[in-house]
Amino acid sequence: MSADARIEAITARIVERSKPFREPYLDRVRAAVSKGVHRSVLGCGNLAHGFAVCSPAEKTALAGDRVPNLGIITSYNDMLSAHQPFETYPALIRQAAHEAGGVAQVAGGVPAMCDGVTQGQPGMELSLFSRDLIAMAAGVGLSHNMFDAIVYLGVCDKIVPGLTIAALTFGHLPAVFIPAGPMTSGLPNDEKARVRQLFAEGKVGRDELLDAESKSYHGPGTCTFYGTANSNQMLMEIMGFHMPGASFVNPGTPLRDALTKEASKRALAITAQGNEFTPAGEMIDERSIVNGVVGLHATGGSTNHTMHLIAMARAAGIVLTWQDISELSDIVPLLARVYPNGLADVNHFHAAGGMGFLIKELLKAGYLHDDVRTVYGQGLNAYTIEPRLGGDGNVRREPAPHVSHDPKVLASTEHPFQHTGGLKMLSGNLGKAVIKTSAVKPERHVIEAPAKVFHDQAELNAAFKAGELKGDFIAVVRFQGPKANGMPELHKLTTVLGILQDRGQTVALLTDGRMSGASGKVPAAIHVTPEAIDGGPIARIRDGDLIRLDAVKGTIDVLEDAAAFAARPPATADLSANEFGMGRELFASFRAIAGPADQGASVLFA
Ligand SMILES: O=C(O)[C@H](O)[C@@H](O)[C@H](O)[C@H](O)COP(=O)(O)O
Ligand code: SF4
Repeated sequence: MSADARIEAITARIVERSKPFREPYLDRVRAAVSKGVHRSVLGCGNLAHGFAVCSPAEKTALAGDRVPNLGIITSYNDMLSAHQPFETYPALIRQAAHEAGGVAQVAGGVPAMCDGVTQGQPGMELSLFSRDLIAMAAGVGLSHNMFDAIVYLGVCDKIVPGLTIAALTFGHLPAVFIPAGPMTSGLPNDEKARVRQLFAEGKVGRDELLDAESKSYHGPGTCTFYGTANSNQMLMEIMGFHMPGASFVNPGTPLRDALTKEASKRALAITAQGNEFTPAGEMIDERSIVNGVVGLHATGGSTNHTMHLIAMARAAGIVLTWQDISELSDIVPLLARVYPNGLADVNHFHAAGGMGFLIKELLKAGYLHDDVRTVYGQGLNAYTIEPRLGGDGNVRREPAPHVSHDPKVLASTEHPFQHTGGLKMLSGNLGKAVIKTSAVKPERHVIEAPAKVFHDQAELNAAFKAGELKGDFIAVVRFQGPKANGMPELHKLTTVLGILQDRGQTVALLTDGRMSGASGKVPAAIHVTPEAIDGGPIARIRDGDLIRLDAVKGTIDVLEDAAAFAARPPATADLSANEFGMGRELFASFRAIAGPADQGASVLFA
């Protein structure tokens, strides 16, 4: 079934716009594919180093070019609860490869930052740049050129985008993404947020706050809110990089292990040595990317993907723009209510029918391209399933339910939660911006209020503690863009602005920085481009200026005299404290060359 004519038209526009990049990219992929089994070009010395630690049987196998070798790129560390389960995955993958008559080797590791650990801390200023660093680090592992397919072990915010950029850069190789699954449900996310607000108001102490936080984030697996990490899982499934049903099965379960082994065997089955060769750079095309954007809108996914998905697409020569994302938002309905877009968590989403039901609904209504390639084969219809553990210990798949098991969490396209998607683009005399409307009450979609200007989130929090944030206002937090200080998430502002909003004040945020995918209830126009340090009009805003944020019309404007505003000298900021400490001195070159947010805020693509 073809997609809705409007979606087909947007896809065709992306295809046309991408040609100057996509055609040379595909030429490079096909040239690399034409070289056959890549390790056959290695000299004996290279090969001997490459399989020095393998068993004699594996050495014999790898000395030839018939037995496929599976590379593993892992982002294991103990800092991310979502990545800690990967510690044991390589052994499981090697066993699966052996059972499938192949070999598996860890090609390399990549760094992984937990944005929860660095939220509000100096380390957060490395977070966005770590995405491109992860792509580069994966490239180092893959450059050993020993492999016929790759499995990528990653879940969280910048890691899956970085690994996807690497997988598409090495697009001549098949790529299967293997997740570890969500943490089991703990203290509900809205209760955690309530205790945070009580702490910020001095109504509970640090012990009570730490107790609540620890009951929310309590074990292995991805945090259960629908932030960037879980948006990544949705994307990997709807774009065909996951095995069907892999996204939201909890870690440490037999089904999780069965999915990991199955993914490893599937990766070995889609190499050039087999008869279902599926190089990632051919598998992912403009339709796959549009399917990803559709999934983002239908689930109220993370605002960070208005940058990451653009950078991911660009790695395959596909040029995606905010305008494409915005127009798709006007077409695609919101079908999921998962925190911060609701009270449920991803475990409830999965139990309600999860990705299988979501994809079935979107395909049925023509919002997705079905005629796409995936690691599982041809067509997205294969993903309209629910995963189960078979009696033999393998994965069994049942058709996804025709009706949501919980319509309050997962809606049908006939009765969506919103008739438009969760992400809206804004433009006006302050530049361009992004807003996540799915988590903001409709009565707060249009805000007109005077500006209160800050150059740092700590300044705003200090003003709150001093009782200075009275009345209605739009907080302008600037010099937070990629070139200024690495574009940190300003998610700590959610608590304070949420308190003021709950007290009845009309508040909003306008920033060239970004928010967490877990941010939500306060209207926030983020990713303002051009950023303040790049001469953006945001640098000319002064306290008291009237600003209008209109998420219905898609506008962001300062309502001051245009000539007088343009004549103002732009403000400057002392960013010397952001150049050193916690490794920031290592990323000066990244700040210098980072591209604008509306082009993915990347250091990799001109
Ligand atoms: O984009 C995201 O989803 C966030 O980066 C998320 O991964 C981050 O960890 C939040 O900070 C978690 O929320 P709390 O900080 O509220 O725990
Ligand atoms: S979802 Fe965020 S807080 Fe949770 S493990 Fe991943 S990066 Fe850390």
